[in-house]
Amino acid sequence: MTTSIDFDRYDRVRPIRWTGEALELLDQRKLPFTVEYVRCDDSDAVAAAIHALTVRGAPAIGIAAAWGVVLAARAIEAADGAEAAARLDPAMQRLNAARPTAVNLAWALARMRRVLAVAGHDWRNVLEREAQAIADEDLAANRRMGALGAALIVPGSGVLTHCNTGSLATAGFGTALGVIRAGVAEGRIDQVFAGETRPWLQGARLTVWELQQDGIAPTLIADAAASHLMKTGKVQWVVVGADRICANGDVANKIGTYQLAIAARHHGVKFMVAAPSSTVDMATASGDQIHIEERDPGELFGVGGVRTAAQDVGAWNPVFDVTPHELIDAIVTERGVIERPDATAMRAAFGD
Ligand SMILES: CSC[C@H]1O[C@H](OP(=O)(O)O)[C@H](O)[C@@H]1O
Repeated sequence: MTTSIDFDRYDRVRPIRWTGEALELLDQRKLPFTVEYVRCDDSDAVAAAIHALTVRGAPAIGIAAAWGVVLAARAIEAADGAEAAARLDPAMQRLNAARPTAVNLAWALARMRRVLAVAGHDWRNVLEREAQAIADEDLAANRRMGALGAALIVPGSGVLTHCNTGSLATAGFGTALGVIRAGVAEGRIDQVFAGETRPWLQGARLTVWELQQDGIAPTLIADAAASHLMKTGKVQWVVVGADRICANGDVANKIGTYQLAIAARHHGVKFMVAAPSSTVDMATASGDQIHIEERDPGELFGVGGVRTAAQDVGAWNPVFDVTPHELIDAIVTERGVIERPDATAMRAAFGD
């Protein structure tokens, strides 16, 4: 069944462009109707772009932060990497504070600190090479995950996905959307359903747009329709991404993922999480310990600048939730597939 996937066909969308002098970010707040890049000339502009969701998606914000460190390095002088690390720390702290839930942000910054610690006088070049390596490795990981995840999907399947986990959220190809792209390319997936993913509409605005670039015609559903869809039997897998995978296999992901997992288990639909190993956080024992980002309640009051909620209403806007590992059938990373994830399986795959 394996066919060669035309990966380049899927990588036309590049949310992050390093020009050699600045970082250009595809403004995801304006998609799909406006394709516009924002130029960041310093690390604080990158931190602001991450917080504002100009760039978003767990792997993508890690990659953007790594380039943010490269930009911060332009503003300092240092004899070696250790001195540079000390001078860069305030900027790296501000990058790290941009968003709390996706571990990829802290993971990328920690990786930049590690190479600085042993870098000599050419520490600037070391930083730039490391930022590029983080992006290149993410793209390779996504392509590998795509093949591994697709292989789990029986031909003729319907798949439901949530939020956006494609090229817009990564260095390219995507995580869950990479599994879906590979599954469609291999003739395993007959129909793709995309949840709109309120309140920010990553599904309706970004995933639908991305799949249309590939010539894949998704079916958009309201988030509220997901359980009813699963009851019809048209979906065999729910395939989602992740922002942080804990040591026991609990997964933080876009708000709404948890209820998809509950409905999937009730209806006998399989539940797959696809994420690179940079999303695995073995230092966090379980999902109860994850900081769930809460964003401006105003994100719930309207869409595209048009108010839809009645005036003077309060709102609560957590933008992630935690799916317990017991509700997950498979976690797919570039290192392999963990079926029925738990602490033992995670330790075997990732060590302590
Ligand atoms: C491969 S992206 C992972 C993850 O990031 C998204 O969150 P956001 O759009 O708020 O950055 C969503 O949770 C995706 O599943």
